[in-house]
This record gives sequence, structure tokens and C-alpha cells, in this order.
Amino acid sequence: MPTDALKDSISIEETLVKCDSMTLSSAPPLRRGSTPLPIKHQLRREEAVHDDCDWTSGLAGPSPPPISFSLAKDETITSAVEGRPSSEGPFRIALLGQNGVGKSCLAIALAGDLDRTASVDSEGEGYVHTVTVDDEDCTILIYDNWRQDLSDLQCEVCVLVFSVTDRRSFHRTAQLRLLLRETQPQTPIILVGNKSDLVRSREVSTQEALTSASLFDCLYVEMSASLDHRTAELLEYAVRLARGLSPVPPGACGHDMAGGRESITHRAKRFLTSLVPRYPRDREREGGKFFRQKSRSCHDLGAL
Ligand SMILES: Nc1nc2c(ncn2[C@@H]2O[C@H](COP(=O)(O)OP(=O)(O)OP(=O)(O)O)[C@@H](O)[C@H]2O)c(=O)[nH]1
Repeated sequence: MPTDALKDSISIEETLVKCDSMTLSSAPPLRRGSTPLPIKHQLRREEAVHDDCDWTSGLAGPSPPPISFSLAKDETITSAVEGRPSSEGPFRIALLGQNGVGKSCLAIALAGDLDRTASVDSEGEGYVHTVTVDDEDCTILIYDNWRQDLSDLQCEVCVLVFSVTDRRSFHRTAQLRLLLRETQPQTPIILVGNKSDLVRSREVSTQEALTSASLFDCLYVEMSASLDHRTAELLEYAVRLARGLSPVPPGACGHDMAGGRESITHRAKRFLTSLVPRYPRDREREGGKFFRQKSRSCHDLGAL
């Protein structure tokens, strides 16, 4: 015979289950629409374009708009033996960022779907894909339109995307990182600077992004989703992080990585040291010719 407390908790659980199923069944299939969708999942434009609102500003506000997919909330993909994530997944990778930074393009590129035929998760718009990383297969689910409260987001890896041609989108990732660190401090984050192909319109430098990433102790990957440049790398980093491993295998060298082995300060120091002899003695050793031969600019007046 259940006690009163037990009855109460059962009825609360039933109510929650009902609410969940109502939300899922009644939610219209919304989708942001600045990028063409996979043909078989195309919606009408007016349905697809949700709005041009700044969705992150509403994070702390009232109820978020309905979403078209749901991440399983009860899953913890861990191996009972090691306490580490299972290496087969499924791993949920959430792409977050301002509108227009290229999340949809990136999702499609990550799903290996440049011909737009990737399968879509039965629950909505997450791309399901099987990939092989470090000789091990795993299933990934890529979600690119999370619009609910960030505290409801459950995923193995968060990819914060900004466009290197849009400084505002870069600032937005900083806000998102702060929110994520509050709500889910354990989830690994990768900062992605997309649209690196648009060299002339660049507004955020690689160094700036690296500095920002190192402040938040996360990886930085600069890439171009449309050119499919470095998407494979990003995928590997994400899968390794989801598996609870280091994103870069020992001995390998990541390109624009912060939170990696060497800090930016160190790299900058090393670079400068390689350029300039440290002591006058060094100059003498080189016959005092270093500056006279290589630089007559006003940066080093002592050389004149
Ligand atoms: N040049 C260039 N354009 C890109 C790249 N990635 C995306 N785009 C373009 O940027 C625009 C926006 O891309 P989306 O993938 O829709 O961006 P989004 O973040 O999903 O935008 P919303 O759906 O509005 O949230 C599209 O016109 C893309 O073709 C890139 O790497 N380089």
C-alpha cells in the first residue's frame, strides 16, 4: 500500500510525463531558415523562419518558444565500469550561436551531408550520423537549433559558433559560455570561428578568438563550413571530448587550439624570441650585423 508521500510523487511524475508528451506532440515543426534545408525536410519559408529575434537575450525571460526537437533528458551515457562515456555514443553535439553564423551549414557539413541527404533524428531536426574517430565507430546527433532555456540543454559537447566576419556574434559566444558554465560546468565547449573564407570581411582576428578561448579554457577552431574546411577536425575534437578524452591525440598538433598544451603567451614569447636576439651579447656574436642588416626602421633606434 503506497504511503501518501509516495502517491504524491507518483502523481507528480504522471503529470510531468503528460506535459512532456503534450509539448512534443503539439509543438509545430519550427526551424530557422536562412539556409536551405535538406530537401526532404524543407518547410515553407514562412514556417521555417522563426523570427529574427536575439534568442539568447530571452534566455532568462519567460517561457521560450516551442521547439521542434527534444533531447533525451534521462540519458547519461556512461560506462558503468569506467565511469567514462561510452565510446560508441550516441553523442549529442549542440551547435549554439547567433543567427546567421552558419550553424545549419555546419550541422550539415558535420553530418557529412553536403549533398543534403543526412538522416534526421526521429524526434526532430537533429542530424544523426555514424562516424569513425580513432578507429572506433560512434553515433552522433547534431542539433543546430536549440531555442529553449540553456539550463534544459543536455548534450555531451557544446559547440559555440560565431562568424569571424561579425564581431557581435563573437561577443554572443562569450555570453553563452558564461551561461553554460553556470548551468552545466562539466560540458566541454568548443569555440568555432566560422566563415574563415571571407578574409576581407573579417572582424575578429584569430589571436583575439584564441585569447578568448583560453580565458574560458576551451578549444578554438577556425573553419569554413561552406568550404568544408576543417569540419573533419572539429568532428574529431568533439567526439574525443564526448568520449571524455583529450581532443588531440598525444603527439598530434592542433592548429588554433587554446586550452591545449601551450598558452598563447608562451607561443607569442617563443615567436618574439626567435625574431630578436635577447642580449647585446647575442648581437655581438652575430657580428653586430643583425639590426643593421635586417632593420633600419624606427622600431629600434639603437640600431642606427
Ligand atoms: N562564406 C561563408 N558563408 C557561410 C559559411 N557558413 C555559412 N555561411 C552562410 O551564412 C548564411 C547563414 O548560414 P546558416 O547556416 O543559416 O546560419 P545559422 O546560424 O544556422 O542561421 P539561422 O538559421 O538564422 O540561425 C548562409 O547564407 C550560409 O550560406 C561559411 O563558412 N562561409
